[in-house]
Amino acid sequence: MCTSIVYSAGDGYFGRNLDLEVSFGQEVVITPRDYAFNFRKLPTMEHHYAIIGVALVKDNYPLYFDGVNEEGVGMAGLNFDGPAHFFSVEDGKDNVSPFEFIPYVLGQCKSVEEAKQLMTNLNLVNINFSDQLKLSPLHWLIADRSGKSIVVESTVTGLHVYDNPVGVLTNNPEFPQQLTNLANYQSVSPAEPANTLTPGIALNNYSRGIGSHLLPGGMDSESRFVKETFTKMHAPAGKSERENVTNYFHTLNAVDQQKGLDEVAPNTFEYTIYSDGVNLATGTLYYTTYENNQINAVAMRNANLNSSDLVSYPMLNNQAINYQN
Ligand SMILES: C[C@H](CCC(=O)NCC(=O)O)[C@H]1CC[C@H]2[C@@H]3[C@H](O)C[C@@H]4C[C@H](O)CC[C@]4(C)[C@H]3CC[C@]12C
Repeated sequence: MCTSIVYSAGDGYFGRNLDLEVSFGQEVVITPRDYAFNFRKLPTMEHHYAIIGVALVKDNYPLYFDGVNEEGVGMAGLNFDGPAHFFSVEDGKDNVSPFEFIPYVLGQCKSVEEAKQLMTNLNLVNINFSDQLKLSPLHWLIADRSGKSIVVESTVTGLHVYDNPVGVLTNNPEFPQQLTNLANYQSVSPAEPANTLTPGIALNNYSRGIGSHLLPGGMDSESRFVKETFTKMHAPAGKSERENVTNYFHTLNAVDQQKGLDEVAPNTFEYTIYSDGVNLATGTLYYTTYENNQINAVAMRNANLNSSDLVSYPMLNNQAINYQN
């Protein structure tokens, strides 16, 4: 499972937890402005906005899991197994395969509003990247610097673009159901609750944090959606980049998956392989991995963005411990 957020403190941050049982060999990848994006059913995009994100590079093509462009638009693909449905190529439509969707949007949109416009004639088509890398059943979170975000889901009933008032996405069920489910938790609060259970009879508030007693804590996508929404909505805005990045990772850590807790096949466990967050104004990507809690950073603007060559940085996976004596 996965969780993706837009966090509106300071410059704004966008990223995700990638939760899975296998690693694909992904890296931090910068796609400069003159790398030619070839599309299967649309003309080549010779020039576009530069992108930084996490991707698997295959045959010199960046298969982005998530990314942010130099205009501060972010987009992440998350598992949507079951409801996801992709269509056959249709004449007169903008036929884009799911693996092309992140470059298609981030390559040319400056805002969520522009992304919405771009999608009015979109048909997400069932074309595999290759025989080895087949279609993935995904849905997407797209957000911009204003904090505005949308969710894109392609199901048997067609393409759906939903406004996302909470700026969080996990996995199933379909997004409108995830939002509806929040109503069940609206009394969850950082504050001590008012006792409406036993009017006139005082209850012993035996612990701090009783206002969040009903918050779900499971690994499932419905629980993570509620928990992350609560955590993010109450996360403080810091005064510095360091403070905001720290808060950002604490927010995502609230729903990270430790090894051993989510068994997806006998003795095989899904876990949070990496967490990342990109500053939407500077394009600096911060990340941690399961093995390495140290926050590492790659700055998009330190690369030559007027180039046609992809730049990749392997994720640093060795736990960096500060020994103090
Ligand atoms: C499976 C994960 C989503 C995480 C998740 O929700 N996982 C577990 C679960 O719930 O089952 C998705 C997110 C991005 C996806 C990748 C990207 O879309 C890029 C690429 C696209 C190709 O069509 C298939 C391989 C490949 C490399 C995809 C493999 C599956 C990935 C890695």
